Amino acid sequence: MQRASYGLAQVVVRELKARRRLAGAGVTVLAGKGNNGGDGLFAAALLARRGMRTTAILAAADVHPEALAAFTAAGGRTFRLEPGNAEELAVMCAGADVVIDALLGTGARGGLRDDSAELVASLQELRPRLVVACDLPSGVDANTGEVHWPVLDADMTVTFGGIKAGLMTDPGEGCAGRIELVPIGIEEFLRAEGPEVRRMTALDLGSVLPKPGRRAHKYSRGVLGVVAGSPRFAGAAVLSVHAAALAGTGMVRYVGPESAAGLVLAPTPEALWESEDPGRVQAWLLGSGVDGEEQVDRARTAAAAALTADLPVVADAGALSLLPDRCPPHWILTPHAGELATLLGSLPSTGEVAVTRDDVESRPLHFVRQAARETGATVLLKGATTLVASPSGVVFSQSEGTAWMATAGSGDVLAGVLGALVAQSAEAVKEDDGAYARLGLNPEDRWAAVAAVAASVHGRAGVLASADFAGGPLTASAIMAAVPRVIGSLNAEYDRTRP
Ligand SMILES: NC(=O)C1=CN([C@@H]2O[C@H](COP(=O)(O)OP(=O)(O)OC[C@H]3O[C@@H](n4cnc5c(N)ncnc54)[C@H](O)[C@@H]3O)[C@@H](O)[C@H]2O)[C@@H](O)CC1
Ligand SMILES: Nc1ncnc2c1ncn2[C@@H]1O[C@H](COP(=O)(O)OP(=O)(O)O)[C@@H](O)[C@H]1O
Ligand SMILES: [K+]
Repeated sequence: MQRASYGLAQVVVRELKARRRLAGAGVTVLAGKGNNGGDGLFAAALLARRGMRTTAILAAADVHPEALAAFTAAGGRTFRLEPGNAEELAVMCAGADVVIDALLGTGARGGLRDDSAELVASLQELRPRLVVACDLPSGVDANTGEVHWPVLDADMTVTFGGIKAGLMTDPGEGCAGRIELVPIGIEEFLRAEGPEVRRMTALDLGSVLPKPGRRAHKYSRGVLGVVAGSPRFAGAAVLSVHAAALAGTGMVRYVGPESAAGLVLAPTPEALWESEDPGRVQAWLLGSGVDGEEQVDRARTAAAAALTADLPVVADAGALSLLPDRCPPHWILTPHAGELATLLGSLPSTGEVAVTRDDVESRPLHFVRQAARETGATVLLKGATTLVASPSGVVFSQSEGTAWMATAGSGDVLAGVLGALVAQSAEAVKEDDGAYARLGLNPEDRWAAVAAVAASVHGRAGVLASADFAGGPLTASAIMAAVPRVIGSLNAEYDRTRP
């Protein structure tokens, strides 16, 4: 507890310093009855000793006794939260330079209740200058990321020992702000246990991203067959094919109507066009913008051919209704929340119970796992945080992107990037001593890592592209154009720092 509260106090000092509000700063801690409240009070005691004006709102009659004693001994003021005074206390808290949310921690069952709920709801409306959550925002489930409202959105969360799964999964991650990890000596133990939810780092990405060797030729680098677009959604084909070409695949073979092919080939003359059979490919991307009988038939034919030849498939949008009864793990589905709800509704096990988009958005970790388990496929669920689940339950979470990426066509770009990576990685994934094996994953879980790489590259491309416009808005085309730079810089960073 001492290491946790010392780490929390240090971060608060640093943040106040950065905002030039350190001298005589007002600090308010909201303290619940468990250890989380204890951490908050011990941290506030340290801040009081540094000369800050510290106030604690005690949300329970029996808060951590030693922490409370330390806090009052350091000169902190206390107020008790009681029926009827929540709003008044909220107004007082909102004037502080920083509010530390230490109401509930990892031991909480359910969310804030009664007066605490009222206090937090009022504070959420008043928006204090800076909110720092102790370990996790109170009301967020540490294991699932599910949220019991109301929650006080944090500007940053100082979390102890390890980044909880609930901080890497929406909606919890969306309440946590920037996450800062404070080591408390249990890290080795957590590593040995194996993480519940993983995140690929820049170095992980650099280690697995495909790089052509000197003897490479276009066929050895992976050929991607693409059935995308339709007369109605021609742009999806244009974007996914061009994104696949930019993400480094050896060749893209586009299969579709001549009208769409004309549009596809204009910005991507590198692609080849076939109206029906594209010849040999290493992987398929099916479904982005696929609509209408003719193009759906092409996607269905390609899906059947892929299944027979045991080739990897990225199944997006229109292909999500063309899945076999049981997919292999090298079929990667890329639904957004609405599409995942529809997909789950079509499965025999859930057929009777309607799953809505809201359900998926409230419990994405639960539903992405369920979809992977029941389809047998690897499932990538798109969103501000993108989750990827393997059928055995390994989950990756990537959230490198920016909200500017919530724009039409952004998902088609992701599909193209993923298709390109799958076509290039099909061999590397199988190797016993290759880069994917070194991530410590079983062969069937490695496709989830490939998908996580694509999500990360896509997110990073969005951030890089937006930076080109001083942090301004994005088009899908702008995200796509930044993909080679992201891959280039990840490779360069890996070469610079690898062991
Ligand atoms: N190894 C560890 O576990 C460490 C834990 N630490 C801190 O300890 C916290 C976990 O401590 P606790 O297990 O005491 O958990 P909490 O601080 O979440 O408190 C749980 C207590 O609150 C009550 N409670 C549960 N749900 C409630 C609800 N919805 N509304 C009101 N009261 C509720 C319970 O009866 C219990 O007494 C972490 O978040 C972290 O801050 C740190 O000190 C570092 C080490
Ligand atoms: N708020 C957000 N923050 C970051 N990325 C987002 C956000 N919303 C959506 N995205 C990303 O943008 C893409 C949207 O894909 P999708 O919903 O399929 O759109 P479209 O079909 O129009 O291309 C996904 O990769 C998703 O992860
Ligand atoms: K908390």
